[in-house]
Amino acid sequence: MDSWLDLDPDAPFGLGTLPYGVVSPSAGGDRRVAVAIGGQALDLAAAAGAGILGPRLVTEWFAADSLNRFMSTGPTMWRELRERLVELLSASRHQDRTRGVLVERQSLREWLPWDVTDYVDFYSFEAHAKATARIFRPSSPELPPSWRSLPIGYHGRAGSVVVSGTEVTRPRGQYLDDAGAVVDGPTRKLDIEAEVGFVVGVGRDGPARLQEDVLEDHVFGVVLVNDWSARDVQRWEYVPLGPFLGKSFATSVSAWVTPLVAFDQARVEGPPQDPLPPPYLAGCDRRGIDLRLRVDVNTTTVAEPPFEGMYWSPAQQLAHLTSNGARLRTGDLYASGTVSGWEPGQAGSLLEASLDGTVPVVLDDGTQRGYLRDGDTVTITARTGRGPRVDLGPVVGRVRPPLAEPF
Ligand SMILES: O=C(O)/C=C/C(=O)CC(=O)CC(=O)O
Ligand SMILES: [Ca+2]
Ligand SMILES: [Mg+2]
Repeated sequence: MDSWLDLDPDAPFGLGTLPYGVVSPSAGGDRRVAVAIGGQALDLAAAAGAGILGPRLVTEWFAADSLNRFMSTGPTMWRELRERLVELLSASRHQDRTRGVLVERQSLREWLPWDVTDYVDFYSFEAHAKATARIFRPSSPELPPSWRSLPIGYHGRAGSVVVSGTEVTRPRGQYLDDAGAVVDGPTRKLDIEAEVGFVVGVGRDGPARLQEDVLEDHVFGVVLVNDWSARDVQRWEYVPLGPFLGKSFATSVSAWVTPLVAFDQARVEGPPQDPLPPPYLAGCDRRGIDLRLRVDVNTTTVAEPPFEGMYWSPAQQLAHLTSNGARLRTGDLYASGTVSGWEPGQAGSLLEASLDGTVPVVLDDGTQRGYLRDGDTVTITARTGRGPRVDLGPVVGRVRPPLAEPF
């Protein structure tokens, strides 16, 4: 389907994506929910107010600081709005009225699109799990004993989630120096993790065990995530309770949430699972999404990790997350785990790509990176690998120098 807008087919975001975000005029003004189309944004608060969305899609959901109210309405309303948007942007009879609520995205400030309630990070890429184990735990087995039995994860810090474009200050922390002495100082191993995040629209109180459409019933949309990590801090603190301050200083997400339904034609069966996990996992939808990620450091593409190889599907992650009765709430975010493939150039972190800094990555300008330098800008984008083009991202972050000594 074509739009009457003159859209560049080689650029995000076409009619197949229609991602939601929260914006305000850069010059000042209220925040509102918008949908991105090409280089423009359709102001949904204005559209609802002007009566172009139809009577069931009410202004209060969109004249808001976050997507949470609209996300909580559920799949029927999500579908109704998306179908209406496609109609408005493709049928030329709607052109005049619709143009009146379009704004150039360049003139807008982008905000964190939803209020993040809880944040979980999984660990579901086998290539990543094995590569990190070889570096962090060289004398242990490559996969923890439970890895093929359940999707391993940890609870992150919801308040540390920031929108794309937010600068990331190099964190301080404790770590061991080369001589094995404990240091408290700015991290020397600032890293990224390229991940795909799932945003919960509809919560639930009980376990999502063996529910057929567990993903479609609860997940509103998909974002890109950069789980910034201070590897020296992480390594010193994580035994036995897992990631703590080495990851809680910032987690960046894209400003645009792409609806889950946009990926219908890019869904793919994940790798075979052996041994078969318990029925509440084995009975879930096993499909992932065929997405190609791209990680740039400044102007150099340093990795193109494939998302389709994820071992545990997003439906299985959701079923596991709620299997003990843990509440799911509107605004919960769960991330896939670092997306890494088996081939060179497919690592979603510098820890893997540079083997903990020992084999630096070379950038276009000839400089080398074991880990990130102050001033570096990291950009992650993704698009579907099959079916119509659907885009995710970007998630962008620039590294700022550490704060001065606190004492
Ligand atoms: O293997 C480890 O000890 C640590 C791994 C991570 O840092 C990864 C983590 O945050 C989970 C993931 O992104 O896959
Ligand atoms: Ca992570
Ligand atoms: Mg929390």
